Amino acid sequence: MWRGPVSDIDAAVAAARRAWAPWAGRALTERIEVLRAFSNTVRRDGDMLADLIAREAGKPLWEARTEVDAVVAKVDIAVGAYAERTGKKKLDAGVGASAALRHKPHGVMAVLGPYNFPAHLPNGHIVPALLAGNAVVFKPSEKTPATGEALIAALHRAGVPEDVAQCVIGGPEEGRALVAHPGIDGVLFTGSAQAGIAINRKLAANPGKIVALEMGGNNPIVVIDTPKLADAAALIVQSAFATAGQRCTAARRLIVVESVYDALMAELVPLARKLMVGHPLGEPQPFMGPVIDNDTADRLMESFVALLTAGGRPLLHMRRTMPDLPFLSPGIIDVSDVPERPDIELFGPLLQVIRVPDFDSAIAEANNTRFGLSASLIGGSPDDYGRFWANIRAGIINWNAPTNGASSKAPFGGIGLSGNHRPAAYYAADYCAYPVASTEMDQPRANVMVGVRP
Ligand SMILES: NC(=O)c1ccc[n+]([C@@H]2O[C@H](COP(=O)([O-])OP(=O)(O)OC[C@H]3O[C@@H](n4cnc5c(N)ncnc54)[C@H](O)[C@@H]3O)[C@@H](O)[C@H]2O)c1
Ligand SMILES: O=CCC[C@H](NC(=O)CCC(=O)O)C(=O)O
Repeated sequence: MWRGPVSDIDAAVAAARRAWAPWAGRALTERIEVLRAFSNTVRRDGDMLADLIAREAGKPLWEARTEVDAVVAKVDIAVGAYAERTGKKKLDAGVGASAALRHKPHGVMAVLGPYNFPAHLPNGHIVPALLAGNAVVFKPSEKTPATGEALIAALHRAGVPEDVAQCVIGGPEEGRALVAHPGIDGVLFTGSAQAGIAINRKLAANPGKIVALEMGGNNPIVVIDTPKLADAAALIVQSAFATAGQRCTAARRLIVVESVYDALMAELVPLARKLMVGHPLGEPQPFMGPVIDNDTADRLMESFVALLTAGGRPLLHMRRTMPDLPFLSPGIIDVSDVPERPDIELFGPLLQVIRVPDFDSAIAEANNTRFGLSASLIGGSPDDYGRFWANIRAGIINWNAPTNGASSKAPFGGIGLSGNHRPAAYYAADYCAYPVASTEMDQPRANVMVGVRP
């Protein structure tokens, strides 16, 4: 039975503390059955959830439907990952002994979610956490609370006990209170590097609490020689402008070798100009909706102007397409002559272009960031890709594919300011349970001891 938002964090954590052990004590098969029922519930009510995501997060309905599909698919993937990466294994312990590796849940996990995938990304923490036997207290983004509540309501309808999965509503202040609460055993966070660093700092004196940080990126897409420039342009547009650029894996920096620069821009700029920006529920469906709110749109416009002022050359002006509403058209700016390019994540439809003389400079420029989430190479030979892969510092490295659209069947995370080496998606199983090694005999049997007088 859904009882609405819990605004009292102390009460939510106390209820979760009482609830997690009985949940962990259930057979794994029972937890799997309940989570499969959740997946079926979301599939059945998918249109409603997609409509809610589209209205609340502003992504077009076609895209919100793909987010719902990812929520549905997560359960089977998590069940497979739990068995493969955690679960139970017998170990070789020699004659007459047996040894086992098993995993236990941590207890109560705080889950903090972002607004850009308000269902799929928190769900990517919540499902593996519940499967492993944890209780979760989930605080969705203050910008997408209704989607967060809907996700938890679907878990309850499927049979997850109310106190095992709870939703608390609030912003950073409530997030900080949850992180600092002595009753939680871990924090599973998806959001900005700034907030992730604050959480890490807060828990630095508590090494016993598990902290998984999935943060942003300043992701490069590098183009070297390719005869397929129209396809390259399409991959760049998808990387930079899908979800109005509000993806952690979005390409922020297009790094282009001199030899293909003019021909590539001749494909890319007209294609980006043709992208439809419009109401998420509008017909025909737009390529992209608004950014999340007016403040965000204002800040992105300010960043665009700041880059222009610093020496950037506009290839496609980013514009507010409707006064007082946060619709932005895609912007492309050549920042090759900007002396000190800021290494920050501009979380919107703004692509910075950097012209370089050759492939070595392209690799150096791609690595010229404190982040390390995703990177793509477009064009080149298998040997070029081998060099790219070997030299690029990022958790996702692709060839002739977008920087975004990562698979839930692979680990998902980055290095540097992008994460803390606890990747999510398939590897979420790892941070939702801890290993326990046991040597086990059916009765006490002393070992032969050296150095004991007869
Ligand atoms: N790596 C990934 O998997 C991934 C996925 C999606 C989004 N992101 C990143 O998320 C950001 C966009 O989302 P956002 O703006 O909602 O992020 P955000 O960091 O502003 O907020 C994320 C969540 O943390 C809470 N929060 C904020 N400050 C906090 C603090 N000091 N302590 C505790 N909780 C706090 C917020 O209320 C929200 O629930 C981008 O930087 C994007 O790259 C990363
Ligand atoms: O905004 C950040 C994530 C976007 C998305 N990544 C995933 O969906 C990872 C897979 C998972 O977590 O299951 C992307 O790369 O577009």
